Amino acid sequence: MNDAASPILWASQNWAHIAALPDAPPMLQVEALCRSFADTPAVHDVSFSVPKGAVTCLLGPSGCGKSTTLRMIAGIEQPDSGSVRIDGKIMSDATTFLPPERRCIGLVFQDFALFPHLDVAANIGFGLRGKIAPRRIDELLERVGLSGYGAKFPHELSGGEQQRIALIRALAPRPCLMLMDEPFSSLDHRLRDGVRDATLDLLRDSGTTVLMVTHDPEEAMLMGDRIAVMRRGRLIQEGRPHELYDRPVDRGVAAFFSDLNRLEGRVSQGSIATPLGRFPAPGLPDGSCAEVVIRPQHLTPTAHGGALARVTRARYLGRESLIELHLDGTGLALKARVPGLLLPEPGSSIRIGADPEFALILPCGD
Ligand SMILES: Nc1ncnc2c1ncn2[C@@H]1O[C@H](COP(=O)(O)OP(=O)(O)OP(=O)(O)O)[C@@H](O)[C@H]1O
Repeated sequence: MNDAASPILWASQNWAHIAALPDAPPMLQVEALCRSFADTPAVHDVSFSVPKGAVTCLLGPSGCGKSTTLRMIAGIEQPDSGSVRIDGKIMSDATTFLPPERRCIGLVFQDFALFPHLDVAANIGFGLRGKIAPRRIDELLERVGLSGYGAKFPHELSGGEQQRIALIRALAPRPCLMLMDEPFSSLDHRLRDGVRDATLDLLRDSGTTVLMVTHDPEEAMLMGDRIAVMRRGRLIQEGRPHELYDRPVDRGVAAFFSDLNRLEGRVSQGSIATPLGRFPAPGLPDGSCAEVVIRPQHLTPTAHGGALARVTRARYLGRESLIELHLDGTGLALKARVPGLLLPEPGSSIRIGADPEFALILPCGD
């Protein structure tokens, strides 16, 4: 889980330029949380914390246990074991289980769950924790650009407007912790970016601590100060977005954020010889098998050095082009993302290289 335990080794990257964020005390602490359904573990030994005022994204593929974890934190699902603390107070452990309305939380779900028979003001006023003053409702409606919407009913609102109402309903009682489960996934993707930005602004302005479930790595990178990656019921890695992207604990986490090119070789005198040149392999024993992992955006056409490759496919994607290549004499297939102005003809040959600074080095079979 921590950097020291990471089997992925640095080639030569230097992170001194990335300023450390201040470490706030935790608003949420989850310890060894477990939950099985019919003897099948859905969440196993999950521990992490969310600093006060930060947005943490719980990221992972479908069925990995994200929602079950969120529901246990919310008090909607009872854990088999483990503990949940919010603002230092025990919400759930072996002897305590507080209901959602006693946890100082706000909840936003994928379907927004507005009451269809209540108008907007009544929806917002119907908080988890008691009555909300009309002045606060007006203030929040104004904050999200929906002044005067109080008397409308949910069916009169667009998806984006419903999302904003669901958000301010959850924010209205000033929760200690906002729990959001895929809050943007039912929105049209053109609408999503704008709503996401507005939501983030509102959460940041109000200093709210957030735990948000998503299966979308890009969304997690956009929204999260921190990301916790889950796989098959377990927490695999937790950290700042750049730590997960550039120092993944395993190939699975690396692959979650983008396609990967993989080149295998043997370590000799601290480096690995590959068709694209030598890559430093600090810490790996001589003679061992190692893998050089390079993201498509880190393969670059070059005039000298690198290797000769035949273009098998080239697709223009606007700002960039996706090029598929076969490395001459190796049978190796690679993918490169290059600036959109560059669109080589299929069948043509180009030289391709990679800066060792952007390569991840793993022991084979990891
Ligand atoms: N109430 C339940 N009864 C039985 N099995 C359940 C229940 N809730 C969740 N599961 C199972 O637990 C596992 C984890 O489900 P969970 O909904 O937490 O995953 P998820 O990562 O949130 O997935 P998704 O992104 O698809 O919502 C899945 O295999 C799911 O089928």
